[in-house]
Amino acid sequence: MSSLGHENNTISLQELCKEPLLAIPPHYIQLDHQESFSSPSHLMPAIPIVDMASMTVGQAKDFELQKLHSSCKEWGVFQVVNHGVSSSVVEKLKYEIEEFYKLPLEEKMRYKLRPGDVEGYGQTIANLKDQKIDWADRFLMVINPIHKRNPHLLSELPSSLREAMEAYFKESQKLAMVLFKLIGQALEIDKREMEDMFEDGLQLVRMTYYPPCPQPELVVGLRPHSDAGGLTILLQVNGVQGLQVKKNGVWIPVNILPDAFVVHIGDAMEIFSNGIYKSIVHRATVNSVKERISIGMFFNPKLEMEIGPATSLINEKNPPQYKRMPMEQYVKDFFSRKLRSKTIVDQMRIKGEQPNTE
Ligand SMILES: O=C(O)CCC(=O)C(=O)O
Ligand SMILES: [Fe+2]
Repeated sequence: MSSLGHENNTISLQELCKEPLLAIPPHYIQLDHQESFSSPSHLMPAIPIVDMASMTVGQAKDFELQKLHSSCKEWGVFQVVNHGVSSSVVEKLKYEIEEFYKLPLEEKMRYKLRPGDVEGYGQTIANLKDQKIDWADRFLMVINPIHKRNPHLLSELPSSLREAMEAYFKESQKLAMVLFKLIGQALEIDKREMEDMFEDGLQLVRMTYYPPCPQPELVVGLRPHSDAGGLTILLQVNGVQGLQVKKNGVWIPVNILPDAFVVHIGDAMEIFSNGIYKSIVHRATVNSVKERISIGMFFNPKLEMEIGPATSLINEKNPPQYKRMPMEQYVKDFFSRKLRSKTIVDQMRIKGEQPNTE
């Protein structure tokens, strides 16, 4: 293993950054994503906040449900507060994740991403000459269905981290199911149809570690993309901001509240809602002095389902705006194109529809 964090062709950027960097290596320089801001960040609109405590009864519920609906329609992203996920579970997970990244490289490389795989830690490099790499180490794992879990990842993690993750998975799964149910109510989708699609679906977790970068304006933490699935619940671990969402062509920094999660509408939800909701394009920027860590939980349709507009939304007046595709195929297509902005959803849009202008 070289001192640069390489092992075969898996890279740990965190390790590379431990050595003084004289210059940013050229394959990390991505200037094409650096469109400038059109106005100072304090003049930018803020993404909506949905309060789950108001979702229980009466008029407050109607109001908050309407707010959820308009957030999903107009933004495709919101922060959720009073979400019911216990703060001790969240704090324990944050602590354990930070400890994980402090482990020696050899320990982390036990879980390394292997060529051709999508699950595991780090970044695989096919060809350094042509490949642009984001300024981050990722660690992606399947968590549901349980029989699809990779036997070398979650179950082999240090037990305190594994337990913290399992506790967090359980609670965030509950939150996701409540959100799916509320979204179903807001869209007036048949309850059974919503459950058949998303309950106990394919679920993934991605922990992303963004080392500080001495010239953050030259690199991209995570390049612009929309999440492919139904809903994403994003937890920011150590208080360092960096998420930006693209609305009406402008990048808006998201100031994530300390006890909130960010929820993204993904492409599969855009399709299922027949375009009433739109997935949101977002990216992560990096900090010049501080590392940043986030944990995304991705809630997708069940693998055995077919992705397409909900049949309870389709009638003569509302024809389908998207094609249908087996979920297995959709997942394959997604991973073969890596993280790209709305490629699959654009392909599935039935001709004649206006493409989303981000
Ligand atoms: O780190 C972030 O804030 C964004 C992460 C993200 O977009 C993702 O994991 O898909
Ligand atoms: Fe994302």
